[in-house]
Amino acid sequence: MYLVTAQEMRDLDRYTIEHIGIPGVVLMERAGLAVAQAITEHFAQPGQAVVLSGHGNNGGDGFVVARHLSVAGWRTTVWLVGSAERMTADTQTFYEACRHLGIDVKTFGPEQADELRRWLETSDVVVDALLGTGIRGPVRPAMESVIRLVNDHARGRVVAVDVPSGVETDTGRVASVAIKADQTVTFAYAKWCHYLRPGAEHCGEVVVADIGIPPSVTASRRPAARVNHPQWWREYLKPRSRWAHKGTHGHLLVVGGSRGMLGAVAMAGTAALRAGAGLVTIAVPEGQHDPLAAKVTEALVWAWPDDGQGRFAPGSAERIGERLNRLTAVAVGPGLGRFTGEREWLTELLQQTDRPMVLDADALNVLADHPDILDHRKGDLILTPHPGEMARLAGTDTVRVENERYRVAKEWAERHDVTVVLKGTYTIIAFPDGTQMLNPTGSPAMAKAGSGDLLTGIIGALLAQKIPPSAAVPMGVYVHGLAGEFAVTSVEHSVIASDILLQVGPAIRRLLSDRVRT
Ligand SMILES: NC(=O)C1=CN([C@@H]2O[C@H](COP(=O)(O)OP(=O)(O)OC[C@H]3O[C@@H](n4cnc5c(N)ncnc54)[C@H](OP(=O)(O)O)[C@@H]3O)[C@@H](O)[C@H]2O)[C@@H](O)CC1
Ligand SMILES: [K+]
Repeated sequence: MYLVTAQEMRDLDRYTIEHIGIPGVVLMERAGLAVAQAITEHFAQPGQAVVLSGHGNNGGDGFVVARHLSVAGWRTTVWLVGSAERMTADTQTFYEACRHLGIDVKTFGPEQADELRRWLETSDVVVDALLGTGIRGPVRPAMESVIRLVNDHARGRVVAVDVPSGVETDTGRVASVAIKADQTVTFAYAKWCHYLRPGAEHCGEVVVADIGIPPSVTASRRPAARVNHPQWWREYLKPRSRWAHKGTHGHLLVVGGSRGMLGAVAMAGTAALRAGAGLVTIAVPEGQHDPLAAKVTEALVWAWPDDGQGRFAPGSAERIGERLNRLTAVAVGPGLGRFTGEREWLTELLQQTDRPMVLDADALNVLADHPDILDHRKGDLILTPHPGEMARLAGTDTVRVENERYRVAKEWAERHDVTVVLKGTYTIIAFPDGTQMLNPTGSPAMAKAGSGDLLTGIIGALLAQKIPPSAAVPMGVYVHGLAGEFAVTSVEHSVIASDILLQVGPAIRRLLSDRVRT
């Protein structure tokens, strides 16, 4: 389950054709056949189909679809929106095959707009094979008018070939107009635009079809991004041993919880226990000790000097090193708040341990104001910002973060040698080596207070169990998202973080049972 850019996909196609010796027409045939199959599987019987083809290879796929639909008994018409002279050789091959079979191929010109509109209004299926990964810049006028006709007049199912025409593959941007599809059938691997807005909203259901790119080719070309899936970390997901005791499952320290924000550390700490940590200690300002201890019964509570106002005192993290080293991972930030001396405080914390550390919430804001703090860390760092926190860290605005999610996270992770978990729909994990993962689990129900604290606790718990960050972080993000899905038992609006917390166990159980089956 890789996630590829247009260039990476071209590279995989080219390598397969030139070095493995599988001709381009074979790939194109399989691509078009997969789209035709997706269509015929959806309908009980053949109907009427309009295929819209450009003169690039995406259009070539369209001619293949037309041939298979026609053979399967569909009344099929192809509209070429482009010029027969400019077709690629493979596209030309399948264009000719359509003509030899007597399939109706019309060439679109502005004067045919009314005729095309009638076809769109009366067809059961519209196949969009105008533009694929080769789009450059805003859609040109002829295609633009066709795309508008489809969006305004198609009554049947709109199936996009590879990507909805008009959507930029790598960014999901729509420069002018783009097809609104009910289904997108893409080839070999998902592309970024299937997950990034606004393009993702144009795709409908996305189906990834195998077209015969050998897995060894992909392995040798190593695309930089993957879709998060248990295949990447399953080896670390193990049933608990009969001989387990609390000491064999790690000890996480959660640091945070200023006055009025104790819920956040409580959530993080409890989520860590639910995610399997053997022991959890929660460090809070002294005055918060009793209320926290009353709130969370299963965690140890460690009181650090207080500033008298319910937050940590400057220097309160100064001499904890010895005890810190008996712990196996640290999570800092839930409910932390901002306080005098926070810069030195966080620096001291980082300096005193080489344990992996998750930084969240106000710990990220301290870091945004004082990035030099990172120079003092000794162990692996995992940052879990939401888009606002990411914007502060990267010195940009939330709009840019939202528009260029993967790029902003990747740049920051690489530059600072940390793992960045940029939260949101399809959370992005950017690793220090420049690779990325996009997480497919989750639910709109998770857009609520407390949800991020759970994630911090879950990742912390997995790190505490000595799972390396490259596996613990995606596993934690996946489990958190799955728990969020499971928590929706009535309606997304009403789910609260505690409901998600209760589903951490069922999510892990699901993954463990899948592990046994596969
Ligand atoms: N062998 C393979 O590689 C395989 C590839 N496969 C398929 O090929 C697709 C990629 O094909 P591709 O690279 O030919 O590009 P494609 O998406 O058809 O677009 C290029 C055409 O669009 C035009 N055009 C560009 N921008 C435009 C604009 N803004 N507005 C209007 N027109 C514009 C441009 O026109 P030109 O500039 O040449 O006049 C050119 O003709 C890929 O998505 C997959 O479906 C599969 O069959 C599997 C095997
Ligand atoms: K398309």
